[in-house]
Amino acid sequence: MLWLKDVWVVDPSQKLASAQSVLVKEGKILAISSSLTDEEVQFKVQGEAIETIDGQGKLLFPGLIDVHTHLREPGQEDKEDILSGSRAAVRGGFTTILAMANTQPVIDKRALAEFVRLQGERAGYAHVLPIGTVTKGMQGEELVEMADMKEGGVVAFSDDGKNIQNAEVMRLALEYVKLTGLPIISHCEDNYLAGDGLMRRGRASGRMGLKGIPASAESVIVARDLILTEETGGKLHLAHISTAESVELIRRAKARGVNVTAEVNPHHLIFCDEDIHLTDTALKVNPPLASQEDRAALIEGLQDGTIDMIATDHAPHTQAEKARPFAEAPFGIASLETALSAVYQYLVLTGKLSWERVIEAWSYSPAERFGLKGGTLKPGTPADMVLFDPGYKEVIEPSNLVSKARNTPFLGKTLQGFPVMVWVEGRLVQRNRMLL
Ligand SMILES: NC(=O)N[C@@H](CC(=O)O)C(=O)O
Ligand SMILES: [Zn+2]
Repeated sequence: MLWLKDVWVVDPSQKLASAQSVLVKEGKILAISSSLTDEEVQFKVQGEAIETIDGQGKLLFPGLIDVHTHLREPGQEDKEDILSGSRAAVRGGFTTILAMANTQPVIDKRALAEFVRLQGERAGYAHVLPIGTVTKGMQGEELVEMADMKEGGVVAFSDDGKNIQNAEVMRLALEYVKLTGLPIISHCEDNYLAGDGLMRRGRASGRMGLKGIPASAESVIVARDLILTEETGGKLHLAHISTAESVELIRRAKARGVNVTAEVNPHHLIFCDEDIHLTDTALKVNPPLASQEDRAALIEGLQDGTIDMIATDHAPHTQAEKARPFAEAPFGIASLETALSAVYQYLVLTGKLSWERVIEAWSYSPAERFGLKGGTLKPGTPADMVLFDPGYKEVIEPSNLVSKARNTPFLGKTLQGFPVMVWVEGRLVQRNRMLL
């Protein structure tokens, strides 16, 4: 039995943002109340031993659910694997992560999905839920056996990392996915418009002389997928939305009742193309960082609910790969361990986003959309929870990262505000920043 006393609970699923006492028993939330007395607790536990934690000055919220993480297993374990990635997750405040399917081989069969799920269970940190590809071999041509893969545990389908260029294949995918009730996650990028661009086309790319990717490379596919979703009645989730134009398209589609949700990555909320330097590949990411105006539109879209979720797009790469010249280094930012702190520091502390909205967009909304457990601290639900210390400071350096990857723009910097205790189904997996 665990008793968290006088902690500031942020739980948008219950419209809570206030001081509470929380009782946890046998892996589940037993009670949550602003007025639990010692006598009442004694009565509830009936002689059982109680571990009491003083939560004063800290926040408690449902464990975050990240719908976009690249764990690289099977096949590229030098970048990350399911154990290292799920350890990084609980250090960063995530109790559930969805593993992207662009591994080697790609997750296009039931047995491969089962492998990812079992490796996650074996690791025993965050819940690891597999995403299956939409097409066989992620070749964008032939659909996978969706119903069979759902049996194997996939919670969504995505060819993320690549866009499905053939609109008829995308239309069929949205049609067939209805039989499973699961969403298709779209990586919106027109290959011809994107070409071999390296960053967003605009003032900054012009100044640096780097080949640009126009904003339209994203938005023409956003528009296409919204039209196909409306036509088929399928279920669509848009990954890493990065431009003002995409936000406006989604806003209009939602007003018409299209079954769509969208996510934004912390790096698109915090950085913009002006922050990129040729000598540092840490901010080379796909979709590329956009303009300041785009960033403002993304924050506004997240605030008003046009964008439903925050997701990391944790994309680990080796140091050797990221040490290559800007033009040759792979796209991607590793962010599981820094994302929440960065969002807290750059967006919550500066008044751009409220804690309530951040937690809703990173726990409750993903749980609702993907039909997952968690995202709430309602009595009776699994105790996936995070105790967050807003004053805790940490230098981001290799010696304290548990991810295998170092490709973060925060390396060498100090961030403030970190999870100091994390529970998965009532089991403490991280205490004082150390994994258990
Ligand atoms: N975001 C990235 O820059 N890279 C991702 C792919 C993706 O999410 O599209 C990766 O797998 O490395
Ligand atoms: Zn992608």
